Amino acid sequence: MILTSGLQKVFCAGLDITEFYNPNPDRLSKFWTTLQDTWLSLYTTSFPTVSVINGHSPAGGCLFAMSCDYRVMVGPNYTIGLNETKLGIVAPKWFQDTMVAVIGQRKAEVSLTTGKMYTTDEALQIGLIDESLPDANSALKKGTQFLNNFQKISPWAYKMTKDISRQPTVQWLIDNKQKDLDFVIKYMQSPTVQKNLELYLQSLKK
Ligand SMILES: CCCCC/C=C\C/C=C\C/C=C/C(=O)SCCNC(=O)CCNC(=O)[C@H](O)C(C)(C)COP(=O)(O)OP(=O)(O)OC[C@H]1O[C@@H](n2cnc3c(N)ncnc32)[C@H](O)[C@@H]1OP(=O)(O)O
Repeated sequence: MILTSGLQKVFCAGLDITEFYNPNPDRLSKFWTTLQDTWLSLYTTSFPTVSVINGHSPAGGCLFAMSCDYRVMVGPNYTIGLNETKLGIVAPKWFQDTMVAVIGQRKAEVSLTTGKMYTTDEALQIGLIDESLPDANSALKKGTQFLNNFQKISPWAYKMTKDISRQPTVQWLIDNKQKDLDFVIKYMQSPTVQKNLELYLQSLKK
């Protein structure tokens, strides 16, 4: 499966920040549970996945890209990263662990604490993406070539290998789903977080 965007310059703008601003707890609960379930499904697919990152990919966008098996990004003008600290919020543990699995503890810590958005070249350098291509068509071709590798791999061997590799992060969320949800609902009602989100949303307006 190839995960890509139909938009011109945005792969995924991340989670809808308006869902966190002045949240209705019931609605936020459904929103967050859907996100948890979507991520669990994507991170544990029984088939190979590639993200063809054909535009900017902040926060939740970066999470979805990182959750695929391989990342091909169109360069050089787009950016990717977990920028939550720039919003004055914290990337949840499973977001952070997904990044650690891709780029390693040290690089992830720097990336997460600074909320850095990496250009395509920078992302390639730190291993956040696997390949950089100049346009969307060649990126799609590269992504397809990667998937073709699996024609010669046993689906069972593929799935078992991926499960072993991703199990700790997946299991943590399965075991802590309700705790994670309760925390997010409480956290998003904090006046400090609300102020930070208000300022960030204002900064996005043109
Ligand atoms: C200890 C444990 C801690 C637990 C912590 C608990 C919770 C943490 C929870 C969540 C983690 C958060 C994850 C996220 O994904 S947050 C979202 C992060 N996304 C961003 O920062 C993206 C911001 N947007 C941009 O940078 C740009 O819009 C863009 C994607 C680069 C595209 O640029 P472009 O110029 O094409 O678009 P515009 O800027 O014109 O935007 C159009 C329009 O959309 C609004 N908008 C953009 N992104 C978002 C968004 N993610 N959510 C809501 N709204 C968005 C923007 O304001 C514009 O609105 P307008 O009304 O002016 O049209």
